[in-house]
Amino acid sequence: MTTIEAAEPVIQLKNLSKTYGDFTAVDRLNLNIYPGEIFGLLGPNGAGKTTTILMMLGLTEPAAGEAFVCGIDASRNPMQVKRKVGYMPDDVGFYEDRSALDNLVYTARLNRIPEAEARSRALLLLERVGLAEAAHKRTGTFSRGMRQRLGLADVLIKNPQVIILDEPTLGIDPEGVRELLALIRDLSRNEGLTVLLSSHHLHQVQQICDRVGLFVQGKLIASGDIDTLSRQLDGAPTHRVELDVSPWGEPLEAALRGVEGVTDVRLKPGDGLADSARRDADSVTAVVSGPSDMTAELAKAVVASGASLLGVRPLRYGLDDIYHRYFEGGETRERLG
Ligand SMILES: Nc1ncnc2c1ncn2[C@@H]1O[C@H](COP(=O)(O)OP(=O)(O)OP(=O)(O)O)[C@@H](O)[C@H]1O
Repeated sequence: MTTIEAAEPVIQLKNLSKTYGDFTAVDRLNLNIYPGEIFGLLGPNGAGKTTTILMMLGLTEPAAGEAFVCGIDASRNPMQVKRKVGYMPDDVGFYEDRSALDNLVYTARLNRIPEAEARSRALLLLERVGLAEAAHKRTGTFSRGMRQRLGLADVLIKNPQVIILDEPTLGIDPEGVRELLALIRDLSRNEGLTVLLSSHHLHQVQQICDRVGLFVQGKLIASGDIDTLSRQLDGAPTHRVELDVSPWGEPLEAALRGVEGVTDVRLKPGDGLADSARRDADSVTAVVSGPSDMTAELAKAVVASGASLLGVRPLRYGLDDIYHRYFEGGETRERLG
């Protein structure tokens, strides 16, 4: 058990399920999210991410199971949960003809924050999300990125313990995405906020989340940090090494395959040469995969086989590879069977 898991979970889902008629949108979901964590709920469209979030907020009734947020049963006490949680939907709505400041003060009022405090807090938050100069501009003129940053200020105004962000980066340009993610990370690290972020953008999730849950067809098929995920996924290889070698041939290929732990050896595609032509080329790049770092052993094997080693680049498999393997590789259905 890691230190973080020694704490009580902030979000606790127990066998949580949701059905619409015969269709199961969320299927016996069990998940704990701990204080200060940034957790990424990653899955393709229709996986059940939004439905899960709505159950955590007590906005839709589970068919079975329970969702606890800050120890509160969400379906029994949705109002209490609402006080603790800031929820930012994928399309944040504002009063378009009012200023950013007025919108925030309005939200503060709804949350019973005294008028004088509301204004100073709103100004502080506008500064925090980089919108100080736009404080008096009508939100109807805001870009998508500005709206999302204002959305973040809007969920923070009531000083929540948890923020839940549904596809927060949807439709924002790369620079805006970078800024928003940095801001979310900063909030978590400096203010101890627990963040649940739903997304199908694996690169973004990988950048800021401490842990990730892979959600497919209503089921959580794996969860953990990147290393743990890789291990959970049927021993999927987590390491690969690119070796620039010369000459390429069967003895060298056999030597690489003979190294303990190696699960795959292939030539790097993309140089436009057929395999037969590559054998005669000055050097080729071999990509070797396995469950652990085999760089030193592979280098030794190249030299021992009589070939020349011109370059070595150890690489890690990222969430990208895992995502493609499970969401797009056709293995998901088999696995969920
Ligand atoms: N009110 C509803 N009635 C019937 N089916 C629904 C309802 N709400 C959601 N669904 C279905 O439940 C499944 C999960 O939907 P959900 O919106 O939770 O997915 P999601 O992972 O959030 O997807 P997206 O990334 O597209 O928002 C989908 O197949 C959806 O069509």
